Amino acid sequence: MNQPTTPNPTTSSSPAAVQWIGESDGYLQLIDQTLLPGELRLIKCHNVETVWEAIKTLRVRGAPAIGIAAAYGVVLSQHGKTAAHSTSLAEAATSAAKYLATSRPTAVNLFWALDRMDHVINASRAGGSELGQALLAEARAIHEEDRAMCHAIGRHGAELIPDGATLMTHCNAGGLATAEYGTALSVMFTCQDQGKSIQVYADETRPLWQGARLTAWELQQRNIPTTIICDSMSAHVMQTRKIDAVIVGADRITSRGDAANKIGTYGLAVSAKFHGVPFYVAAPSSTFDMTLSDGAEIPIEQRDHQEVIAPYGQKLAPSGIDVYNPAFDVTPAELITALITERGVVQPVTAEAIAKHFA
Ligand SMILES: CSC[C@H]1O[C@H](OP(=O)(O)O)[C@H](O)[C@@H]1O
Repeated sequence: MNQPTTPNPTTSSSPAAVQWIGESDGYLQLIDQTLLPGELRLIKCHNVETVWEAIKTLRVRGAPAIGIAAAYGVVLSQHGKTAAHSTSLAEAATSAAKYLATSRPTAVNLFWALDRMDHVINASRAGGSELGQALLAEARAIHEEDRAMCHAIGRHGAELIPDGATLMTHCNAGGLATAEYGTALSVMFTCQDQGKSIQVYADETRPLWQGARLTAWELQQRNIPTTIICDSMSAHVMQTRKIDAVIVGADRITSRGDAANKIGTYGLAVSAKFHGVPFYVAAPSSTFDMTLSDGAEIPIEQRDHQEVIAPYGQKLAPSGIDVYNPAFDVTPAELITALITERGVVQPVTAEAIAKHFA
């Protein structure tokens, strides 16, 4: 199933993190991000279970990319079934959507995408078009909409960044986390496209090192000067060096502007506030959960203890010790200078400003 390809990941042009191959009888191709940057391996998903496992283990990760992959996962539920049993086709698709919804709890994009697939399923029950083709069309629409939103976020965000800026970021909100270009990194790539020179401090982002492994890789591919720092160094860097802005992604943003993002983001926002550094959160509208106001209501994924005390099998701690491994934390709107979406910039970050932004 998996034919490893091992081009040098720092020189080859990276394929898309998520890509559908073929038509409704096709398959989902993913970059296995757990192997980057050392190996660029493509995995082929021919069933829903493989997609669920890829999301759970972060082979595919990043709020928008998770939603896109899950949408294609629902398409795979139709494989091997005939239209003769249309009820079972719809039931298979509904069951797949419910199963994929159990993969990870925090990124609202997953549930937003699956809700869109549910609407297609329900329309087919009312005698809509051939379900498999309709599901693939909706998944492709979700995919292409995200591509466009990422580029729009880049354009709006780049207006906030001066030529010669030094930026800091956390985790990976790049092309690997989205359809293309990313959210936080789209701002950086767009600055470069516009001829602005920037340099970036990238938090390594423990415990899974999305910053050191993925953000550094994406920025290096674009020849953007990048310095990896330990998460514990970010406050010191802001204290001793000129940081013009912090830009991060998000996994779920509430109606008042509280933002869930990779663990460590909240501390970065507190440091930025103390040091007077603008703190920007870049995210598409699919990352907003308008059903929630208080960020404390956002479900935070708790992950395996081994990720912290035995990364890649390297035992770092005594056996039997307690471990706490929340994958995300919540930054209150008061610490966010502005939100950057495909529609523009929200500043200040208030419930009223967000409501007006999306009206
Ligand atoms: C553009 S969304 C990226 C967002 O998702 C990451 O989480 P994970 O790597 O666990 O999927 C992280 O919170 C990024 O900011």
